[in-house]
Amino acid sequence: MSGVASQSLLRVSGVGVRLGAREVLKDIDLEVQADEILTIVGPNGAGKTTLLRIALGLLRPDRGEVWRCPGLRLGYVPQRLNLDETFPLSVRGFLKLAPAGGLDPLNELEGAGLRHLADRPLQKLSGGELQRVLLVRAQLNRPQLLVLDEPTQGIDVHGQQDFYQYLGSLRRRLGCAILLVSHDLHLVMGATDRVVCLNRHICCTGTPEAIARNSAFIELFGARADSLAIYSHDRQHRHRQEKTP
Ligand SMILES: Nc1ncnc2c1ncn2[C@@H]1O[C@H](COP(=O)(O)OP(=O)(O)OP(=O)(O)O)[C@@H](O)[C@H]1O
Repeated sequence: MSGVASQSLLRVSGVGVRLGAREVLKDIDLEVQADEILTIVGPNGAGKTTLLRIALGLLRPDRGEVWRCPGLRLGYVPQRLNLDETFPLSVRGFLKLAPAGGLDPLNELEGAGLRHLADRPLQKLSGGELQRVLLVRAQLNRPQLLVLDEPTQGIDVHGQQDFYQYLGSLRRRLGCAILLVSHDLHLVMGATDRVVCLNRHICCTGTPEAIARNSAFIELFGARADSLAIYSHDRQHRHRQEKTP
């Protein structure tokens, strides 16, 4: 692992995973740089969650290596949270269970516009509310790398747009990198720096503009990818106009 750039937070090299009889991931190389937003896209069962779990150190790969910057502070919003229906826990109580890291849970809840949920039982939150509370919790230790697994599930379409805009401000406020899994191809393309297209192996990786035109991506996502190529074209034009004084 020589030559690791000082800006690198995480590096996955030559990783392979079998779960049961299935080869879930093969020959995966992935690097996350400080301050970048990196999005993993891919079909159901492509191994996206498995790759996040390996990056986080929750699952050991059968082959390859995972390097994390020593002392790296991580925040994680999982795809699912199994809540015990019989164990009463308020949002406030849940946030207080998070590892201490300098940020005040109620201040952060307030900052996210969720103060009204503080005394609600966690089990009674809607899917979208729960996702937003989980995101608040993941920020409390001032993570250098925030890992989000399908963070907009349960959030309505307008909320999803707001969420992807919010990611940029979150990155600036925390000074962190963000690694996320998303199925919202259109929305995420405007918010991410790089995209990794995964289908058990890495099919392609690059900027949103490059990915939208990549043949492997188009093959994987079909018509959805075609419309993205048009979107990406528009987006590039908008950027050029924005730079013109
Ligand atoms: N513990 C396990 N034992 C056996 N197979 C597993 C296990 N966990 C996951 N798998 C399988 O590994 C494959 C990859 O699962 P993973 O959850 O990483 O996919 P994903 O890309 O996140 O999918 P989705 O978009 O549906 O959430 C799937 O086929 C899944 O059924």
